[in-house]
Amino acid sequence: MNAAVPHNIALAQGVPQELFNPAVSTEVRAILQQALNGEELSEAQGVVLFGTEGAELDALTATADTVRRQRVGDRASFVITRNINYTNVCYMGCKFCNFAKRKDDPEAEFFDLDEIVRRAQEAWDRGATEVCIQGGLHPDLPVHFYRDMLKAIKSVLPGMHIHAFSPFEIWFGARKSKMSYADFIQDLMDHGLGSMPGTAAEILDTDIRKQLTKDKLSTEQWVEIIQTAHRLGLPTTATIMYGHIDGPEHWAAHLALLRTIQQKTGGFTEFVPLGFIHYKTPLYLEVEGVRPGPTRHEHIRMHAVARLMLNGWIDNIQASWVKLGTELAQQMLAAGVNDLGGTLMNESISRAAGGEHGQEMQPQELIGMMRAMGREPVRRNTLYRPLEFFDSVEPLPQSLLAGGLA
Ligand SMILES: C[S@@+](CC[C@H](N)C(=O)[O-])C[C@H]1O[C@@H](n2cnc3c(N)ncnc32)[C@H](O)[C@@H]1O
Ligand SMILES: Nc1c(NC[C@H](O)[C@H](O)[C@H](O)CO)[nH]c(=O)[nH]c1=O
Ligand SMILES: N[C@@H](Cc1ccc(O)cc1)C(=O)O
Ligand code: SF4
Repeated sequence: MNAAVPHNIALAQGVPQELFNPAVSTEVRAILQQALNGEELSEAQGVVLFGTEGAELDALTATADTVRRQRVGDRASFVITRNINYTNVCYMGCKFCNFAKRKDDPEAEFFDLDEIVRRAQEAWDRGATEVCIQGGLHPDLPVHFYRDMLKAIKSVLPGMHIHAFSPFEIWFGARKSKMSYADFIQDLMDHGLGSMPGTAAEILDTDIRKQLTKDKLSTEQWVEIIQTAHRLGLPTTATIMYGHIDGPEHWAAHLALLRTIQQKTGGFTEFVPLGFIHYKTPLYLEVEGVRPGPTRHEHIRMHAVARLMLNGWIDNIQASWVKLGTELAQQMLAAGVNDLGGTLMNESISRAAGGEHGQEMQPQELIGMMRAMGREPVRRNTLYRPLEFFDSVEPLPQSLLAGGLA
């Protein structure tokens, strides 16, 4: 048969031409075809895709881009949000984390309720619809501090969405207050918690977790807390922190586990790959053989394979500009990504680890990155409801052109 024929048929059916490069193996082509047909990929197939290079990596990327378009179209989204990291005091000793400080460290921080409300108000005045609140597991934290933060913010800003408390903070708060996970989460929901970050996931593998930290929340506990939140009607995000002592098998298993949870609960709003920032971390500096974060190709493969393995289950794949930097985050929009996350306003976690991509992104910068990739920018809320579209001929609204924080 004439080589041009399958090529044209393929194009007509929306199959990217990169799949027909003779350098792409039959195995990889078959997996990508399966993904394009909307069929579920197995963990083993995920591992194969994590091993792609050259023409096969191009085929993977093009397929993820096509599946993204099939599933969510050409809009790309962001949210105006502010990170409030209310304390960095933490004794859990995760080796990958340089954010945590001892109480007597000169850099130790603890924001009181007034400061937390002041930051939320300032964010609201600058157009934020969300605050993202996470902190260290401070041993002296008052038992009801989590609830008090919610009450304090909600009493002043009832319309602000509060995206807060990782499963590790929930574990800690529930234990301190001697409540079950369900009762603790329900109480926070009753006081205004709108959703939870799916951080503390790191790599959902017992062996890897043992090496990353003394006694971080187990995989089973992470899953239990997330499923409890979903059962109570509280949405969460989902994350992975990759590029240290982990590998393709762990990544594929992690994605398959997130998919299984989503099939049961439907509670995940997005998936965010968080590349390990290595520079100042004990993990990188003290443990032999730890990798200096993911390579460029590993970043591309993570976002693309996530789009394919989670297809039909988690629609929003976010690129983190804090972890990736502007250029790479923008490129991810061509590798399965449809969201660039938040404007953030403050960022402490990556910065403490030596990350150098800044603390804040202006809406017009995110919009520019999306337009450069031929995408239609949309400002969303935490739960992905579109809030604002940006017509390229109209000037941006004044609210989005506000200057930096004083
Ligand atoms: C710093 S903790 C704050 C919430 C809470 N203490 C916890 O551990 O869940 C939030 C997340 O930041 C991420 N993180 C910490 N250090 C990092 C690093 N060096 N590079 C990339 N992500 C990191 C981890 O995924 C972690 O779960
Ligand atoms: N990727 C990172 C995020 N992403 C979360 C978003 O900003 C937002 O809160 C979420 O999409 C819910 O609307 N936040 C960080 O602080 N650091 C990141 O690396
Ligand atoms: N705060 C996390 C990132 C994050 C926050 C909230 C989310 O819902 C997801 C991811 C970090 O900087 O590593
Ligand atoms: S990742 Fe969270 S729990 Fe672990 S040391 Fe850092 S702040 Fe503490």
